[in-house]
Amino acid sequence: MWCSRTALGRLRRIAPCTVTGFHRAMSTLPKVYVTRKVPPDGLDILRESGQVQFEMWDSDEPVPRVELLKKVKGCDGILCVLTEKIDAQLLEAAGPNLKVVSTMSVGFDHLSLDDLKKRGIRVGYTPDVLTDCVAELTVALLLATSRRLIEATHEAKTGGWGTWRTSWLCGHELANSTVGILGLGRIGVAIAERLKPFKVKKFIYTDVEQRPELANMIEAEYVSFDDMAKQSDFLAVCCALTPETHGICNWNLFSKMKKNAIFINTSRGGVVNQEDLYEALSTGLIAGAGLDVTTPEPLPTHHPLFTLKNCGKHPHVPNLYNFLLLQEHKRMIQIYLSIKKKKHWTPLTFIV
Ligand SMILES: O=C(O)C(=O)CO
Repeated sequence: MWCSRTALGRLRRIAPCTVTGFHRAMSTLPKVYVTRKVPPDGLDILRESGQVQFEMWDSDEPVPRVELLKKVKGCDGILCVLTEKIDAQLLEAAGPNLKVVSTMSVGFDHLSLDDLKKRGIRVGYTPDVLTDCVAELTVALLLATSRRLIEATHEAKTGGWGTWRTSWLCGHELANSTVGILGLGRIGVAIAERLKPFKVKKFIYTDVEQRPELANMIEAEYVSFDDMAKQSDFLAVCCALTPETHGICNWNLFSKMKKNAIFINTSRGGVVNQEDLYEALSTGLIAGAGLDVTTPEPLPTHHPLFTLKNCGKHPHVPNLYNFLLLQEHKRMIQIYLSIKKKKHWTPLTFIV
């Protein structure tokens, strides 16, 4: 059901509400389809704005594609999350009213930017909302993997803990290590800032181009892709998933890495060739991997990666906490602003 509490209130003041009158007034308001249950505060802003009517897929599970294609028909705005593919088919289904798409995510590989651009649809996203959370999670995965915490807990629980042994489950040390960052942005910097107190010797990074401003913040050296592979004791993948980065972490990378190297991916599963990673981990080409993201998600429980002791898997935890709410509220406000005053684009985080 499409709702706007304020519109209903206003209408009641003007004329004791008839269902038809209400519907007529409602039908003039821009429609926003919200593809997933969002925090109640965010919805209140939509409700109380009186400037849009919205409908929400009120579930923690993704809206089925067929339903989504029906629901977006005639919408002015779509607020989506990363499970919804916003592609040519969906834009066609939405029709010519659609003016703005806003995704509650930092990654935007689920949006077909070319198709959105072609249709002049503005796109908002929520960068920055999870920089600290992802950095913390990356450090947690890195330590859990390098210090073999999951394995060690399993051994302790299942009787593997015999006597004290000199190098049993020792893992790998961050002190004096070289940490490589693949794709230096806000998150890469935040990871390095957190790792520095662990006495890392050197930060290196590679990217499509040098990023001196960010690199200076963490005294990171720009190196080629191959040099990053060869030098890193720990490698954190922080790049966006694009056609250029798709499958970039493959045999070519793993075969150049050190035997003691730890590979951590908290960006997108698509940047990794998982067959190659499995091979690299199972043959001892690299020491371990910690993955928050995989292809597909969820990773089927029978996937070979789950059989490996040296591969920590984490179920792409959203990492979107309080700060997200603030950002997301702004995003929703942007939706009405952009729909109402066609020329006024709040320059916060529009992608196209
Ligand atoms: O916002 C994103 O892109 C995420 O991956 C959240 O987990």
